Amino acid sequence: MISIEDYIRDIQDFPKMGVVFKDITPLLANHLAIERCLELLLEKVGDEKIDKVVGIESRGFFFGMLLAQKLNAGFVPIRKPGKLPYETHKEPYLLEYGMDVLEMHEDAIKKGERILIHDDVLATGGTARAACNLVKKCGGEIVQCNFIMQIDFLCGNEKLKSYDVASVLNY
Ligand SMILES: O=P(O)(O)OC[C@H]1O[C@H](OP(=O)(O)OP(=O)(O)O)[C@H](O)[C@@H]1O
Ligand SMILES: Nc1ncnc2[nH]cnc12
Repeated sequence: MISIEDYIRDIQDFPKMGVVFKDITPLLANHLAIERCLELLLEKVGDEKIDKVVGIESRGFFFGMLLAQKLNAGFVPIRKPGKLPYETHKEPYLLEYGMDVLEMHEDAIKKGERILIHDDVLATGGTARAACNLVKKCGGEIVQCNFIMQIDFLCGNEKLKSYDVASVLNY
């Protein structure tokens, strides 16, 4: 059986000095690792009915789409500023290595829809919290925030206290 940890590599001092970057490109390059990672993410979701998977640009798009397809759900992209063509809701947020804004189309989610938020990494939680706020602006019900990995010492969980948080790997 494949261990997906073997397909995630540490890159020291990227994108800034002092940051150990968790690189998933080896995982994306191996079809068995993709299959195993998807299976583990789906186990975290369990039997929950999901209407839409929300994936966060850019690394949340890869498995976000695969999850949506397996869960018979739609996919909604959350993007960096100025990329979405229609009217958007906007949320500023702080990153482990900077500050940015996230956007989601205003009509992407209908009130009461059951939402799975997905990203590759939960670090400080700023990105995921901004994503939750965008979903709430549309009246979506957040069923789970689901990650390939969480970096425990950055305490992202603290920013997502009111949600179910599930990660396949903990570092
Ligand atoms: O929990 P946080 O501290 O908010 O950090 C987690 C976010 O950081 C990374 O994205 P990044 O902004 O580097 O963008 P990318 O996916 O486009 O590379 C990662 O993919 C998460 O989205
Ligand atoms: N250390 C890290 N590795 C990969 N993505 C990240 N996003 C925030 N911190 C990260």
